[in-house]
Amino acid sequence: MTEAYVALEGGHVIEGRGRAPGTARGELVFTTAYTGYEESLTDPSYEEQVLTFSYPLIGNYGVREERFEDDRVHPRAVLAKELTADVAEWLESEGVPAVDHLDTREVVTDIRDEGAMKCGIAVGEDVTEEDALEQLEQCKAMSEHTDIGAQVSVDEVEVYGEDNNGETVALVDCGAKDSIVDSLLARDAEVHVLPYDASVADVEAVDPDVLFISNGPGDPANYEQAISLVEEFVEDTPVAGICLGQQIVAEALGGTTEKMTFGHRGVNQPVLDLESGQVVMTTQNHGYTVADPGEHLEVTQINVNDDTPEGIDGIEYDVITRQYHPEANPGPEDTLDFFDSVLEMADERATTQAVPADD
Ligand SMILES: NC(=O)CC[C@H](N)C(=O)O
Repeated sequence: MTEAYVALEGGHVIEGRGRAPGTARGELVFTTAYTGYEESLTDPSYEEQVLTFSYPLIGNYGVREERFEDDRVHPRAVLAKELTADVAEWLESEGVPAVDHLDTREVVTDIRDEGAMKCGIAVGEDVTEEDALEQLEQCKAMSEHTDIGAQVSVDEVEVYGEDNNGETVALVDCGAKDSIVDSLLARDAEVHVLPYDASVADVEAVDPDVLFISNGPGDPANYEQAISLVEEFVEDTPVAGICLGQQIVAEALGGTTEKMTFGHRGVNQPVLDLESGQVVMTTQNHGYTVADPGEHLEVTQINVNDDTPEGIDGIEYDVITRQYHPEANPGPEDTLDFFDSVLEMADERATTQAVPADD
């Protein structure tokens, strides 16, 4: 049988069954999602992380490309109690090491107690504990991946929905999930996907009705260019953001972000809307949070479990952001109306700013 070792920060090594060979290192996190493994594994926000599934059986409805959120698997390695052959073969074909038959309850408890941590993985015929420990030794902290956007963003501008009649969106791609673009296109928007380090001139060339900052991996403080775009455009252009996007908007407008102990990853995170009193179920994947929104932003939605900000509005600016994933892939679909709100905000601004025609 293929050997498999997982070395946790601090040096504790766990043994499992190898399902896809290779060595890897990354920040060890867990998701409680019991469905949507294809969406999670192709979510660019998992770049440089090792994903543990706390749900015990992963892969029981196969692997289908139409459910992918990007064209490759992003976690550096995958841990589960039991992976089906479909998923194990997919991960092997992607060169992503996978381990099962390990006690994921132990792994999750460690992460919950100690926080997201560095780890090293070695899977193969002749690998040893030492190989996993060597990977651990080389593992960087997430905040040290200072240019992580380059690993997940488009290289050049991509335009979708050119025949659509709706608002023009400049989507800054810090690792955007495909279903964010799809959600905008489904509402008749023209979407210009810009590199994560797009310049002011790149955005001006689009002349967007809304500047939209996507989700993405790593520490929001490292996305300096996207932060400066928000600072530059917020007075004249509506701004929206999802997940990393919310964090970048807060960083840009005088707020602060901080790393959480182990974050929120799952598909049933409850969120309270402070104005309506309504609770919705949400999909989440983040390890950072807005600590202080600053004086230009107000928190409109909070996580029911720990009160962290889940929705933010601008006080004097047209800004609306979400910490969770309103595009709902995988579901639940309680929060799709976020995209309607963003496009309404863009439309209102476009209408009020329209220059009246000369008589
Ligand atoms: N899904 C995301 O956009 C994640 C944002 C950020 N990388 C975090 O972990 O908090």
